[in-house]
Amino acid sequence: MEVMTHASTFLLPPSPPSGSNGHPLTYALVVLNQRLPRFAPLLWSHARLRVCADGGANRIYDEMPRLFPDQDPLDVRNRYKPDVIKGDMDSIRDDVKEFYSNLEVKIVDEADDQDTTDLHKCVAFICDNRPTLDKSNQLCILVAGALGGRFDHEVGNINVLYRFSNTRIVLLSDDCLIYLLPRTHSHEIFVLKSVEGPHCGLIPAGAPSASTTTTGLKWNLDDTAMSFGGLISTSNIALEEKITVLSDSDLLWTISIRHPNKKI
Ligand SMILES: Nc1ncnc2c1ncn2[C@@H]1O[C@H](COP(=O)(O)OP(=O)(O)OP(=O)(O)O)[C@@H](O)[C@H]1O
Ligand SMILES: Cc1ncc(C[n+]2csc(CCO)c2C)c(N)n1
Repeated sequence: MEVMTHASTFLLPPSPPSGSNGHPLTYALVVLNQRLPRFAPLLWSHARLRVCADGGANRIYDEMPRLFPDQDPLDVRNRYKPDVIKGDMDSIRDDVKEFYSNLEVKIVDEADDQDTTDLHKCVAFICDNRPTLDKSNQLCILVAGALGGRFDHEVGNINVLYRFSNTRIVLLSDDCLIYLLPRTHSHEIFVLKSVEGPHCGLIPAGAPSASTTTTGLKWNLDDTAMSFGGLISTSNIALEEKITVLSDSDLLWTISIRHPNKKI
């Protein structure tokens, strides 16, 4: 079985290409209609394509200038200009729409589709435009503001991980990140201790697992069954720099993101 490796390098400042990086990723960013995480500018700087999901455009317009209080808000808005705004357009404000259309941002109204979420629409758009991104690199979609807030939205955001299970997608909030570990691969997760951990979890959200085996955790699983209503792994601790996971079921991996001023 092929090994899939994972590392949250998007939480570190961008570094010049070293040549030794085995499988570099090309990042795209989706900004949702939730308070921007404090590291939104960092995610933005990693991304080659920046897409706002409907009211996510209000967040960039309103909140990016607040993250740079010493700078002219107009300069900040011109600098953090999305490539695309997409959704059913029931949340973007008129003034925000006008501001970005004057900057010639592509605005795609899909109000006709009331069966998929704005995040789904944005991820589908990015996947359709994958060929125009770097062809030699694998695509990884970062989603800012995906957790916390309304529970139906949170679950809808998690469902997008399953709907697009062949694409790397990372859901982020200020406090944690989540991605899917497809059962088609064994997984090696490299924990970047300066920015993430130690709290972590492995969740059999889509279907129970009859057998999951891990290494590197405080409470490892050894050919263990997991299911909702039975055992799921929450409040686990990442002990090693490398965590390995092998499962007969798709699992969600989640790990805490460190706050600069907090003890853990
Ligand atoms: N409270 C929230 N919690 C988590 N995610 C949210 C929340 N509010 C919005 N989102 C995310 O931001 C996207 C855009 O939300 P927006 O408020 O612009 O439109 P919406 O009409 O509420 O969402 P949708 O059209 O997808 O049902 C949503 O698709 C969802 O992914
Ligand atoms: C069973 C079912 N439940 C809810 C919706 C409504 N819905 C789902 S996604 C979405 C957002 C569109 O931007 C809306 C309104 C539906 N269509 N089907």
